[in-house]
Amino acid sequence: MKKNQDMLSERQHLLSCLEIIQKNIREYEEKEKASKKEVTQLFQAVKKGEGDSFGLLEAEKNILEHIQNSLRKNRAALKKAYFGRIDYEDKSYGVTESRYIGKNGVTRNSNEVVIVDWRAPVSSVYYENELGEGSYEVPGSEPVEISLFKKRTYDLQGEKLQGFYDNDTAANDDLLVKYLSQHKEAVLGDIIATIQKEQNEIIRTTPYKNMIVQGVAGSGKTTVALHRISYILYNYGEVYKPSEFCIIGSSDMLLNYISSGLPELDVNHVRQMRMDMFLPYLLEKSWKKKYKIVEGNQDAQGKSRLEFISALEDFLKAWIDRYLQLKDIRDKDLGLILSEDNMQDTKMRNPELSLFQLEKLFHQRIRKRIQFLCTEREESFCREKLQEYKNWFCSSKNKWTEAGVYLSFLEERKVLGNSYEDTIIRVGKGEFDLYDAAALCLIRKRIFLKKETDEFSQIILDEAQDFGESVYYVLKQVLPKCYFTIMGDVSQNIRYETGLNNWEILKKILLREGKDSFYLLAKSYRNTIEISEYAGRVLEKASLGGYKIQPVIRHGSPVCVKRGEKEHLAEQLTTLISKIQKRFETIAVICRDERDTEEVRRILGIEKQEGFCNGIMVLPVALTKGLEFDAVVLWQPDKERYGENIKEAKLLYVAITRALHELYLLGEHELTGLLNEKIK
Ligand SMILES: Nc1ncnc2c1ncn2[C@@H]1O[C@H](COP(=O)(O)OP(=O)(O)OP(=O)(O)O)[C@@H](O)[C@H]1O
Repeated sequence: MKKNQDMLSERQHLLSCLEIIQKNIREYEEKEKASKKEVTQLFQAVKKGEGDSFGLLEAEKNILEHIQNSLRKNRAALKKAYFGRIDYEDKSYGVTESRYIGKNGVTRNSNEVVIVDWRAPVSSVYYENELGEGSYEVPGSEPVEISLFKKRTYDLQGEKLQGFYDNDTAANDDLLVKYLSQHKEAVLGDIIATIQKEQNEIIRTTPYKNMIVQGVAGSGKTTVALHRISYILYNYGEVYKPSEFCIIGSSDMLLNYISSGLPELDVNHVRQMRMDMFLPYLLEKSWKKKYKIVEGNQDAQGKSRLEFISALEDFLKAWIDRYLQLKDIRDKDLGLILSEDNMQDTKMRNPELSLFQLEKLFHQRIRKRIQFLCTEREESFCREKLQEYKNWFCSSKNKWTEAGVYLSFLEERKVLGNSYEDTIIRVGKGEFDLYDAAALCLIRKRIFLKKETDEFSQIILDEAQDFGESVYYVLKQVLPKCYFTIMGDVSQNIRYETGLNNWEILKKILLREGKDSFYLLAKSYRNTIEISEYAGRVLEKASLGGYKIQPVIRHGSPVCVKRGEKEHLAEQLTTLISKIQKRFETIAVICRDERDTEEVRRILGIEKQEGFCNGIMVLPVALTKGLEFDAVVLWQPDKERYGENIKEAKLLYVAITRALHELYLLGEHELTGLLNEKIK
């Protein structure tokens, strides 16, 4: 009876909200029309060169953008107005509030909040608080104490209210499972209605800290990272511009997939770069046009380690000392100009300054001291003295380059017994791998840098296990004012020799004690229980039992293993794919390497794909990292292709965990031993 009454009043509430939204849409459409007209007129005025029309045009364009944004939000809200509600008493004011929470905030008459945006501080109550006493954080102010007495989750389909659940868990499991059973379109799903408590904590943590998130495959790392950007831009819009954010990944495929999810979350204009583009970008003009990024060679393993970059640091320290040669600067007429102690002290207190910056600073001091010591002297005498000491430090007059310094370092290492012969040859030809580029960045920072870049403030790194320690060390040094959000899974490190197989060193490099955080995400939202359990067989071997997956309870079909004779395999694959195609939107055939990938593309008559798309994709396993598909066919998962070692186990783990609903294994030989069932 109570439920029926509630349902009735909820339906009425929804109707009244929809009326407000429709009214807003009508009003914004009118405003848009008027603003567009104004823009056109101002544009004509600018063309004629009338008065200050350019300034007015720019201002009107901003207004138009604002109107269009509001229009877009209201139109989206019409499709799904809200997903949750919280009723609570605000302890500070002793008032009772009832708030509906949606993906898009809606207001009446531009100021009365009707639906609260999911990113607003109060919305965190919905994700975090249980019924009873609690509080929520407000950026830059004291937490607000509350007493929560209702938390409701809605199932809205378009403009229809299908039902609601009162709950004291973060998000209703029924709703979560329902959400998870939907088919995947070629866009990262937004999870706003079902964000889990542990994910919410990461999304809403202050932007003024570094964090590392270890999350099993499908635990929402990428999704959480995107929601965090959206949250920060909403709440700290005065501090950060979108262009100060840079998302870094290892492949265009991954970045392309990520960027598809951004506009949905109201995030535009954030930067994205592959790591092998980002490092050259940081080098600015020091990265010469003739330089090329190349794949790592046999030296990459050594170069990816912290010891390598520490040795480079030592080398650069010695280099700086050799060229500075600090000693008392004494003039026969003026006496002591600058003491060695004074300069040593300055150097020690400013470890972030490059050699060139230090020399510039010392020159400024020399100049000031000479002017002071010459107060009583002729002006021409002072000028002569200034001229005499103008080039006391002269490193910047040398024709050094970052690559030249790097070669000197490598030669020295060779002398010390480590041979980097191949790297020396390649660097000589202007060819650098990721780790060489990182080394150049550090050399530039320590020796050549004139001005620190402040282009970026927040760096978000996805699939962080792909890169070695030395890259992180360098990023931290060359971007000292940036905060880092690092998302990864060491069980998915498919660059076994160079990437990260545990987080310990990275924690030391990036996390400041007491300020920064390491988070674990263990629940997997992607795969069905059947697929998760199958992946679990391999995970044991991929992470030596490190991080276990907890699947969300969602059953699907059993994993299907098919074997066939070589000559029938192609036919079997096409039949299988056409069957799956009838039920799913995104399907991947995942192969061990490029050669197999080519073969399968030929069988299915598919061209090479550059970006993530709906339909069938044929990809080598290395390129599927971070992506997901409704159904996956694993091509030839035999022991010849996936040998029984940790490296191959990681690859296979990545491949299996790409499937949301169905997984097929198709090949001519016996399955690799990595897929053997666990001995209980
Ligand atoms: N709270 C949630 N509610 C509903 N779906 C979720 C939730 N969290 C994650 N998902 C879904 O789980 C899937 C996996 O998310 P995502 O790709 O972000 O995981 P990941 O940890 O980056 O995975 P991988 O390491 O394999 O790349 C996505 O379809 C995402 O929408």
